[in-house]
Amino acid sequence: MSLILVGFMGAGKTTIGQQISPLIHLPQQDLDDLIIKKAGKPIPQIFDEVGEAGFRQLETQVLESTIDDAAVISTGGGVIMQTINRHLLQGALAPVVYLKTSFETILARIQNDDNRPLATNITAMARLFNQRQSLYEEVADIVVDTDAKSPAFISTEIMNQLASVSELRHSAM
Ligand SMILES: Nc1ncnc2c1ncn2[C@@H]1O[C@H](COP(=O)(O)OP(=O)(O)OP(=O)(O)O)[C@@H](O)[C@H]1O
Ligand SMILES: O=C(O)C1=C[C@@H](O)[C@@H](O)[C@H](O)C1
Ligand SMILES: [Mg+2]
Repeated sequence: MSLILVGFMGAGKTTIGQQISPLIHLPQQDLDDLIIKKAGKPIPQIFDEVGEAGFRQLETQVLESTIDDAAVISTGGGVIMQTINRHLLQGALAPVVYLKTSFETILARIQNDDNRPLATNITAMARLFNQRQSLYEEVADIVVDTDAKSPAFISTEIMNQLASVSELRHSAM
C-alpha cells in the first residue's frame, strides 16, 4: 500500500520515507527532490529567483504528477499551505500520515541547516508551526508522534497503523 508523509520541516518525512520504502517494496518519491530536479537548482536558489510563490507552483505540479503513484511520497513541510494541495491530499488513494513533532524537537533537528529558506528565523518558524498544525491534521488519515522515537521505531509504528487501515478498508467492502 502506498503512503504519503506530511509534517513540519524536520519532522522526518524524508528520513522515514527512505526507511519505509524497502519495507513495503515501493520507491520513495521526495517532492523536494523532484522540485530540485525539475528546476535544475537547489531550493534556496529557487526561493531567491522566483520567491516562495514560484516554489509553491512547482510544488503543486510535482504533487499533482505523483500523488497517485505506487510509492512512498515524502512531501515538503509547506505542502499543506495551498488549498489545492490539501484537496489533492484529501482525495489521494493512499493514506496520509502526519508525522507530528514538537517545536523543541524540530529546532534540535534542523538548526544549523541552511538548506531550508523558511527555517532561518526562530520567531517566524514558530509562527508557521502554529499556523500549520490544524492543516496537517485536516489532511491526515493517521497521526504519529515522533518526539523521542527513533526513525526505525516510527517506521514500525506506521507499518502497524497501515495494517489496521487496510483491515478496516477490507472489512468495509
Ligand atoms: N525520529 C528522528 N529522530 C532523530 N532524528 C531525526 C528523526 N527524524 C529525522 N531526524 C533527523 O532530522 C533531520 C531532518 O529530517 P528530514 O530531512 O527527514 O525532515 P523532513 O521532514 O524531510 O524536513 P523537510 O520538510 O525540510 O523536507 C535529519 O538530520 C534527520 O536525520
Ligand atoms: O516548510 C516549508 O515551507 C518548506 C519545507 C521544505 O521541505 C521545502 O519544501 C522548502 O524549504 C519549504
Ligand atoms: Mg524532506
